[in-house]
Amino acid sequence: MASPLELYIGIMSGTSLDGIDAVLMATNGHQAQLTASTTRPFAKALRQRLLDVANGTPISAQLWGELDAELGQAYAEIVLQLLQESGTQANQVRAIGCHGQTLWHQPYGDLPFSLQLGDGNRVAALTGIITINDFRRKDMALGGQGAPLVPAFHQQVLADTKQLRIVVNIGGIANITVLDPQQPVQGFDVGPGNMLLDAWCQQQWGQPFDKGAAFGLQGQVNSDLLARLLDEPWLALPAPKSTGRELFSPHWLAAHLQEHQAQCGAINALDVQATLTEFSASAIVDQVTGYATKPTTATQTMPTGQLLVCGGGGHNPLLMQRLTALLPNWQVTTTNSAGVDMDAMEAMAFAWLAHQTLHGLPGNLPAVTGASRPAILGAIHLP
Ligand SMILES: Nc1ncnc2c1ncn2[C@@H]1O[C@H](COP(=O)(O)OP(=O)(O)OP(=O)(O)O)[C@@H](O)[C@H]1O
Ligand SMILES: CC(=O)N[C@H]1[C@@H]2OC[C@@H](O2)[C@@H](O)[C@@H]1O[C@H](C)C(=O)O
Repeated sequence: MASPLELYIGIMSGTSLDGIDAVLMATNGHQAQLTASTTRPFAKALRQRLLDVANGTPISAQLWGELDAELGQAYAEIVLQLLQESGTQANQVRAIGCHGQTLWHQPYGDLPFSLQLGDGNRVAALTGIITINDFRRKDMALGGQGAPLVPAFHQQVLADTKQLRIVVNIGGIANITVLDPQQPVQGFDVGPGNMLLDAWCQQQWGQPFDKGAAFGLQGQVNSDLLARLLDEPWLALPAPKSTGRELFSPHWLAAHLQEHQAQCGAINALDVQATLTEFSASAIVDQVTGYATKPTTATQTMPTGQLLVCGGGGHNPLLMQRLTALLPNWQVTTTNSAGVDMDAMEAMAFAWLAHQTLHGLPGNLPAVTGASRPAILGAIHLP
């Protein structure tokens, strides 16, 4: 008999730094029913501080502590908002799984670490609900990348017994989960999702992102610049692999633009936006095509598999158009069509991870992260 469903809250604020998503979800570890969700943008000043730090501006211990407290406060406030909007009492919720805000992710080198801020003590104390955070560092202590963590949840809610499904989350960074009925689950980061698109849009037009691809759709892809971007060595590394703003930063983009301009002349801003969109799509497609047999005849119409998109990039029409065009034998759609809300997916994954931890179950997949064993993840804060 299936275990009863329990209520959990999941909180995600991702590498796009657009704000906080929170969900209320009923789960027994195998089923996941979304009950309510809410979202809040970061206050402008807080977003700018986070962006500066994540882009490498040195930070004092004082500012560090203040950011930790301010984020903890913001996470607690969104929980209270979610409880109120959904008419739920705190004592009905078993636990909160709170990702925190990634400020630095360094999975390679002698001292790998991943830093997420947002004081869990504060969240637990202000909401009265057990709060679990710091999900990545146990996996890293075991030699893993600490990311991506969502593949285990994708497996629970989206695996199909018959067909190959690849889930692609297009947030600031894009990551994929390969759900092949014949193979163990695979997953890894594939490159920048929206991060460079957002940075360029902000820099050129003062807009935080290219809404509806309004700018990208007016540009032409520049093949020289695209080839330079795709030449990034990290893209060719084998899994396990993960990345972040530390690599795909505005500095990284500026360096590539400079090289391009020195050799090929100036490029207009709309063409850069279109090229960055093509870059994000191509980095995803390069990985996806590796997992499927190519069609044997030109007339073959059966989809090779389903590409299920979630995360904010699924709302970018140019990105979706390019994924569809570059994967002609695939059924390209969003996770909504498979019954999981594309905007709630990551927060749902952290609600699920909280369930795993509270039940003493592992949250990581060693085949994905490279950790030496499955592990119970996270730090538990009692109210
Ligand atoms: N209507 C839209 N048109 C174009 N792009 C959009 C639209 N809506 C959202 N986006 C893109 O999605 C981004 C937000 O995505 P998401 O919320 O999945 O990011 P995230 O939570 O930071 O994810 P991750 O943790 O996976 O990096 C925005 O910054 C923007 O680039
Ligand atoms: C360090 C960090 O915050 N990584 C995020 C980021 O955003 C997408 C991709 O890079 C993924 O590796 C991860 O998030 C999701 C939730 C994950 O761990 O699966």
